[in-house]
Amino acid sequence: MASAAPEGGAQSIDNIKLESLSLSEGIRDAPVCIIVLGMAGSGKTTFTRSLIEHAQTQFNPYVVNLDPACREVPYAAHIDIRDTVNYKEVMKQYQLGPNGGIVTALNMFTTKMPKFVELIRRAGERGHKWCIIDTPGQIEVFTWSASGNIITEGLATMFPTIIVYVMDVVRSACPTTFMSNMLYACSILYKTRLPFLVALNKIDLKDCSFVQEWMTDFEAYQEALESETSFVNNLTRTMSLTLDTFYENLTTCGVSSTTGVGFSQLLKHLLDSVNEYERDYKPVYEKMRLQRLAQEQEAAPALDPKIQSEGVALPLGLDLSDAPHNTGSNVFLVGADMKPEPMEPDEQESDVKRDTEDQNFHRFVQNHVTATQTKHVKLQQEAEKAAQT
Ligand SMILES: Nc1nc2c(ncn2[C@@H]2O[C@H](COP(=O)(O)OP(=O)(O)OP(=O)(O)O)[C@@H](O)[C@H]2O)c(=O)[nH]1
Repeated sequence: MASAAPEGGAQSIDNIKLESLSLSEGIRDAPVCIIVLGMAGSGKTTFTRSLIEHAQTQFNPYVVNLDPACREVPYAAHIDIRDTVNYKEVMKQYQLGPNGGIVTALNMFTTKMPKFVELIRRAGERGHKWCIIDTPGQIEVFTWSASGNIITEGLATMFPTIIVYVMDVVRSACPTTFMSNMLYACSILYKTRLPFLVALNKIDLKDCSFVQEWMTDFEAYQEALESETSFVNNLTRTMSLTLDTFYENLTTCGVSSTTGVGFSQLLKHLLDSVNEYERDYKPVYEKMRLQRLAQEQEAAPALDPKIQSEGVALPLGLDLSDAPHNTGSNVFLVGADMKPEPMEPDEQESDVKRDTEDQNFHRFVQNHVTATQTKHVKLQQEAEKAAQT
């Protein structure tokens, strides 16, 4: 799906200087960045669409898609990573598989971080009160990669930032899957040090009260575990003992991203989370920001003339210039402006002789589409069955 055109401003995005990020100004009030995370298939994209709809009137959300591998998104994104980095080309040129391709595409996008942040800042000035960020299907690609870290920290030092962890209640009915989800959530909470909201998704298919019970009643969870006979039970039992404190700091909210049930409650929780950021987290990020500023000032730009004569100093880190256009690389699409460029249609592709990587990628996408369709049919059948009983 083609993205919405970036909203124009008097100043071209090309003219942005690092100083214009205005780290020295401190954390702004808007937009509030909401990073949507969750395991593959938990419903992040559907949740993002529903959240946009529910927040539209009040918060006019600015929308970002950071999943380079998704086929299409069911919402209009103001910034779409697919318009900046050509994921297929990344896989081809670096001979990577799908996951390696996603990580590398995300790393490349992160080199545009100053522009990304600047676009969000300007969106805030134009009246977008929220910025909703959808992330890649494979959660670890975002949460445990350098780029995921840079994006999260970069945003949190500039804007109030909140994590929404989408959890599939249907799959979490299995106590061990529930525990895996909780361990993921716990690690992200402690890693990011940001307000954390768990959206218990798909409550149109299954009531989420059992999750809330397992979180508050240790005995109830142990009882549920009795029915499981796998070896992993022992580990799960031990882990559940240690997660008590974590549960205490966790806010949960049942939602259905397809029917919209629970979203008004979720908006209230999000507003509470913004207050929580202001109260508890902002001082921490403020301190980090000041440290970074001090480090930047200390890092003297003037090099020893002796060292200079022995080589050429290259700028490291966040670079504002794009990859040269004459290198023959089309990994970066239209990086400078982040302008949308439609993907090649499949029909044209079939005429092109594909190399092995392309074929693998095509197979991967086909499998993914088929799996999603099968899942969709199954969920529909389950919903119909539930409605009949
Ligand atoms: N019944 C029901 N189905 C849902 C709900 N939310 C998502 N789904 C379905 O769950 C499947 C996965 O949803 P997605 O939004 O693609 O999930 P995702 O986490 O973005 O998926 P990946 O990015 O591929 O990992 C789709 O078939 C959705 O229609 C919900 O609240 N209720």
